Amino acid sequence: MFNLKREADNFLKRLTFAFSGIISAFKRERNLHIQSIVAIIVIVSAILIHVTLTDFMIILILIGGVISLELVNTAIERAVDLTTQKPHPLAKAAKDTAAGAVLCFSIISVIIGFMILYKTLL
Ligand SMILES: Nc1ncnc2c1ncn2[C@@H]1O[C@H](COP(=O)(O)OP(=O)(O)OP(=O)(O)O)[C@@H](O)[C@H]1O
Repeated sequence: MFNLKREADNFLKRLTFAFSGIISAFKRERNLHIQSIVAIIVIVSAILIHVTLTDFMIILILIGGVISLELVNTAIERAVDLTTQKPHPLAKAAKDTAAGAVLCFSIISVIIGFMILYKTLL
């Protein structure tokens, strides 16, 4: 039977697990530090040059996308390391493909960022 209190407790528990995953990744991953600093610089710059609300939302989506993908990349790296510490072509392929996903989204984000900058300052 549906129990609202139990569901709310479970939801809060899952939220705590998710936050602890984010904190643990931030403690370990230097890339996440760099991406967060870049994100703060981009957000402050976007406010200073008065981008439109729509452009600001696009910037937030792109920042969220890069950081989320980096978290997934970290999860894959850890899962691979848990499976094997020995060199294996599949371990390398899994890690490099996950890193490639972050790179792919980051390149697209930089291109869109420059398009927004160009459009705003023109
Ligand atoms: N078990 C493995 N077998 C083969 N290649 C691996 C293995 N583990 C890592 N590599 C490769 O070595 C390189 C560095 O891997 P590493 O796990 O140190 O990743 P990283 O991107 O430096 O991440 P981090 O420093 O956050 O752990 C990558 O190209 C990766 O694919």
